[in-house]
Amino acid sequence: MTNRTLDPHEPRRVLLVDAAGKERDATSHWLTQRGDCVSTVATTAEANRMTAAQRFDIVVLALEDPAPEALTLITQLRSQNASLPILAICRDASIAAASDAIHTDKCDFLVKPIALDDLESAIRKISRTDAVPNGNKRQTPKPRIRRSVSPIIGKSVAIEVVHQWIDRVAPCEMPVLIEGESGTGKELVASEIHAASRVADRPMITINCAAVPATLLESELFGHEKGSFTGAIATKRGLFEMADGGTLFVDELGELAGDLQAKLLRVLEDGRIRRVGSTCERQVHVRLLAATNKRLADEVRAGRFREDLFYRINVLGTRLPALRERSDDIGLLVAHFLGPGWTLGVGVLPVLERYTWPGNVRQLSNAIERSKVLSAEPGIVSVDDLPPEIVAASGDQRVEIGGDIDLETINRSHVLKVLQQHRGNKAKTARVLGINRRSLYRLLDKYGANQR
Ligand SMILES: Nc1ncnc2c1ncn2[C@@H]1O[C@H](COP(=O)(O)OP(=O)(O)OP(=O)(O)O)[C@@H](O)[C@H]1O
Repeated sequence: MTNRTLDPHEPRRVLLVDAAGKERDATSHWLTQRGDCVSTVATTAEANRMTAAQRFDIVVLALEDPAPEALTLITQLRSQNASLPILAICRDASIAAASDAIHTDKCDFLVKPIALDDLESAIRKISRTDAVPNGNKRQTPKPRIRRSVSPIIGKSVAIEVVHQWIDRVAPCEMPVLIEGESGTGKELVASEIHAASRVADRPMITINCAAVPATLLESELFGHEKGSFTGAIATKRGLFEMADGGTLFVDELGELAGDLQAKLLRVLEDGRIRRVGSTCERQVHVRLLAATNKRLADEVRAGRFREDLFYRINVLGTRLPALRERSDDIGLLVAHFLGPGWTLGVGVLPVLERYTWPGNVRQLSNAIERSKVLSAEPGIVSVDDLPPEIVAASGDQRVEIGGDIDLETINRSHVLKVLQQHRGNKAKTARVLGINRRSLYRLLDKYGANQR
């Protein structure tokens, strides 16, 4: 395969060939932080397969000593594509010397230990092209055209950061971890990543680890052979096989038992799975997206989640903000959930903005849905229509206890205007204003506008 013309807005696609370990994770993490899209393989054989199947902008190859296969790989890559930049990192300077024969301006060697600055300048040097002077420098990725999934509503800084992160991680092949409280939109974000990924034309298959009994989870994920356990009346493909070539979204990853964590790590390392009851292994190529409402780092500390799996899966991780951390988005979200022809009565938005939303966007969506059903005035949701716990918790004080009415937000002209709009109908006016009828009478008395 030939390498593509580099678009300075596109993340650079890097194939990192390195045995699994902390060094590989660190290099991969560093490249990803720079905005590169990194695919990682452990062996030269896998690297061969990957480069035959996909286009890369550069191969970073960590050579072990002695490294005849690695040198063979360089020669092979060279013969497939003479202009593909290759950076080889080796432990022994003699290997670099021995490789002079294949040394070109598109191939360079670094000898360990290496500083990240050296890595940076070596990558720049060999990946310099006419299309992208001075290397494919990181720039803000251009907005991607997305397939139509439900939109992620919000304009807060926190949501803007999430959008930018999605643009960065979507084109990569690495696993992605999405953390966040329940209802913050983790599944929505996973769908968005898939829709903006290179495998968007393939299905995204979802499994919720908390919803499948632990005894069945292995068979769900990896499949089983007929007769491998009681009830296995036929051979079944697992979700990894079904998602081959596409995306698997593993929700509630924090619920995965220890033995399955080990098996998941194995798939992430080399893409190999084994059906329950089978002796043969199968190779799959699956983009893994995972979500959890736990803090996985805490789970690691508590000994409930494997540290190696956590580091493997969390290279591109993020945590979605809770709704209370972005209450400036509540107005937009409410308008979205209300839909056309509906509006909020006076004083409702501040009540919603003051609430802490432990169930996040899902709770808000349900609250609006309920309020629309219960609304006495078609097209208007007033405070009385909101779930009482939300009104109570937000400290709303509309009741007619002397002096407690929120006169700040209900000013004279507005009250009279609403009354006029409803042709003097006080029941409707009170509902729209989000106050009870006695409070409205008292206001009208005060304004000298009461004509009972
Ligand atoms: N920013 C958003 N814009 C629009 N809708 C949203 C947003 N965030 C969440 N939602 C909606 O809220 C509901 C819950 O979202 P989602 O299922 O993605 O949350 P989650 O974090 O995966 O929840 P859980 O941890 O309980 O599985 C969905 O109906 C989703 O469409």
